[in-house]
Amino acid sequence: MKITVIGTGYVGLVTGACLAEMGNHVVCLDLDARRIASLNQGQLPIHEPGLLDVVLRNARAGRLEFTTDTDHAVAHGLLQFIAVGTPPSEDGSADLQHVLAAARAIAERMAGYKLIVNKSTVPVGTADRVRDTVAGVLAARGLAADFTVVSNPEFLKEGSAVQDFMRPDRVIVGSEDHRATELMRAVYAPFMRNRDRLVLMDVRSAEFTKYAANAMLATRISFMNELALLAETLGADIEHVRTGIGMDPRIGTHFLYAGTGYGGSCFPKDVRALIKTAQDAGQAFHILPAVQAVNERQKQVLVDKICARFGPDLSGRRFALWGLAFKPGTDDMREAPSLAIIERLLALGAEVVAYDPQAMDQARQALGPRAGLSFAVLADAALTGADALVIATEWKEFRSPDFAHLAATLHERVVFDGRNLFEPAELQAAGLEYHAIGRGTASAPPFDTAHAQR
Ligand SMILES: NC(=O)C1=CN([C@@H]2O[C@H](COP(=O)(O)OP(=O)(O)OC[C@H]3O[C@@H](n4cnc5c(N)ncnc54)[C@H](O)[C@@H]3O)[C@@H](O)[C@H]2O)C=CC1
Ligand SMILES: O=C(O)[C@H]1O[C@H](OP(=O)(O)OP(=O)(O)OC[C@H]2O[C@@H](n3ccc(=O)[nH]c3=O)[C@H](O)[C@@H]2O)[C@H](O)[C@@H](O)[C@@H]1O
Repeated sequence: MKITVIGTGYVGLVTGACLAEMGNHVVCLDLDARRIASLNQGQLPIHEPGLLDVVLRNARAGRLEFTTDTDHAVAHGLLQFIAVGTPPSEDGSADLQHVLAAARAIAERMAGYKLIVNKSTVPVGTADRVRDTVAGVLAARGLAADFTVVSNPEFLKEGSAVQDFMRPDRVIVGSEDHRATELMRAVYAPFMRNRDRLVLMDVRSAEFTKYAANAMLATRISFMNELALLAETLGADIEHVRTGIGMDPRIGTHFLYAGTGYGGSCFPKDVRALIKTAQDAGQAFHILPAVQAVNERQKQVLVDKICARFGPDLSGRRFALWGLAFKPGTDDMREAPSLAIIERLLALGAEVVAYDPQAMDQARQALGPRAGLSFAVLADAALTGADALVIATEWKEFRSPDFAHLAATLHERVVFDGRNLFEPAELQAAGLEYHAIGRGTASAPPFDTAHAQR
């Protein structure tokens, strides 16, 4: 099938590459000329495991093309996927300017039938606005061209985006038109040969499903973070509690990890947008503001522990910080909890030497040049001269450090672990002081490492 994808960010690029992998002819359009130039030179603008191979293979096979030429892109695809950003506006609502601009770009050029597939995360009612926008432009052109707008929200996670797209839990299609539904079924059929996971529903429900999913996941995280705080006060260990509740299939094991709060480009903005949607609909949403408030507080928990240990004035103290990206497997720094941690440590007079396997360039851009902040080229190099180690992101390479070496290197022999990566007894045995999230005193001995592993 001939497919156009508008937007080559995390979602557009993965969508385009994976659709090409299934034999479709895909043209990816972006307005960012630098991004398209680097893609045409075989370089990815983002770090996403496995994506480069898929992009290169399909580009070489002539099934995947990158362009800034909107005429060409719109003429190419029977299906036009919109995968542009929907950042938060001042009032928290999703800013639809890029989505509507993409809709206009299609309408200004289309001649025959187009199926417009909205993949961006957008509030309920956006498909109607896209439809009105396209119809308005076509009317002004004096055309009565045929088109349909469907909703197809994306659920991929950064760091495992290719795998998530290739083997989706479910594909949500909001469509009220038979021809569009059949086209969507045909596009997704190769991704679900063993089990049909395409869930068809009306357009508004599909748009709402995306926000419901992200809000539910954010709620689980804040709930666990709040439990972690209480566990600590009570002398319980949230890691044992997590395992204990996660084995109940009604609860499940995923997204129960206490930490330094959720970040990224989506949970914070989508929670905000859903609160605004509810407000606009005249309904107070009681749970989500609490989810947000807990998350904001959680970003401070690790520095609170540092201040409890070293006092509120951290001048003269140096901290090694491992992990900058908002989660492992990505270079994305959008709303990363590490930003809040670094800002506060610097404000309290501390020196921070940070290391991340992928996100250091992005972090430099996000933070700008700052007195007291530097970056180390290796995790080990960040430790030199540090009083303590702070862990903000659970990259795999941080999971098995040489504890004896840490104890010999860190002046104060203290580890502040915002991701609960270790068994406290192991650090204690190496002579390290260990502060984690919600782990109280009931930490040793480890009960069942198979379940305690993430
Ligand atoms: N990042 C993620 O993991 C996920 C994001 N989403 C949603 O997908 C949407 C896209 O997100 P990302 O890929 O992260 O965005 P992004 O910000 O990484 O990329 C968006 C791209 O669209 C381009 N663009 C903007 N307007 C354009 C136009 N009119 N024509 C052509 N290109 C245009 C930009 O230059 C940029 O390269 C958002 O609504 C987001 O909420 C959904 C699931 C996962
Ligand atoms: O709409 C989106 O953009 C995407 O948002 C999230 O994906 P993503 O933001 O890439 O990453 P997650 O793995 O969900 O992590 C989000 C944040 O929650 C934190 N988190 C996650 C899980 C957990 O148990 N605890 C926890 O603190 C992570 O550290 C990270 O900061 C959703 O998981 C995707 O399904 C969705 O498509």
